[in-house]
Amino acid sequence: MLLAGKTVLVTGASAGIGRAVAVGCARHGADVALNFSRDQAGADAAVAEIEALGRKGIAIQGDVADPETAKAFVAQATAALGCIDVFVNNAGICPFHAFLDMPVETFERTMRVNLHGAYFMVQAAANQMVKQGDGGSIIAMSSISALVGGEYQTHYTPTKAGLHSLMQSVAIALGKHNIRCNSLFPGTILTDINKDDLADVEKRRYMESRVPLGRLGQPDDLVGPTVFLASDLSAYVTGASLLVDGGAYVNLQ
Ligand SMILES: NC(=O)C1=CN([C@@H]2O[C@H](COP(=O)(O)OP(=O)(O)OC[C@H]3O[C@@H](n4cnc5c(N)ncnc54)[C@H](OP(=O)(O)O)[C@@H]3O)[C@@H](O)[C@H]2O)C=CC1
Ligand SMILES: C[C@H](O)[C@@H]1OC(=O)[C@H](O)[C@@H]1O
Repeated sequence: MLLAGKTVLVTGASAGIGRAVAVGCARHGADVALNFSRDQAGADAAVAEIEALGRKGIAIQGDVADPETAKAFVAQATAALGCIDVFVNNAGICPFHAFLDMPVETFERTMRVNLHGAYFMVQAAANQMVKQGDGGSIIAMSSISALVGGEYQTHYTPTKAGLHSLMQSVAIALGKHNIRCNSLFPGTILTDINKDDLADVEKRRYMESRVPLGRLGQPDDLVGPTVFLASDLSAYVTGASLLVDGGAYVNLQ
């Protein structure tokens, strides 16, 4: 039980990677608070899975694009679970769209959810960890897209590079408090975020063909890397990033 006795907060945990990570952390012994914005049924189902594992779980609604959500989530989660040991910034959107006619609202919403939201969430979690005085681990669900571009992701990839940069800077700012800050870089993971994009069979086959391990990722593929960064196994790891992409990034030819 690598996370026994720890409390973990996960944003965007009603579906996909966030939900898998929330339940996975509970499987490794943690109590978990999860944030979601719209999918109450998904959030409730995740809490039920966490409770079935014998751990405490709580779902707290809030749009991360609103900076006020951050303080409220951290305060309510701390009141319910007692403290925060691990914070996973996962909530994100990727509304695929071409560059030349990108609607201002799509650009701004993507920035607000993925990057502004992360900034204020990480700040609120860090303040609580500093107050507790016992260190902590902050993990950002960045992306392989922090390193490479996407034709229909010109609004999205900068948020993922920004998240990684945020982790590097807060690793420096929070090191004196023994709060470690790291990024995960998932490749293409099969979730609702890319369901429409990958409904194009040709595109899906092409994406699969780029992965040396021969398959696209599943949300559960992020559990082990998250548990590692959350646990004391990574006590001397901060400011780092870990690709979880089946080898896609290094596959030039
Ligand atoms: N899938 C992939 O290939 C990859 C994903 N990632 C990143 O992983 C993270 C999770 O993505 P994934 O699981 O695929 O996506 P999903 O669409 O499956 O899940 C997204 C989650 O984020 C929540 N969410 C969305 N907007 C908000 C908001 N404004 N406030 C709070 N919660 C919100 C959703 O909850 P609700 O519906 O309740 O709003 C949902 O729980 C994202 O940051 C994404 O960029 C990175 C690399 C690859
Ligand atoms: C949503 C995409 O499938 C996914 O998002 C990422 O961050 C990856 O780079 C993939 O493009």
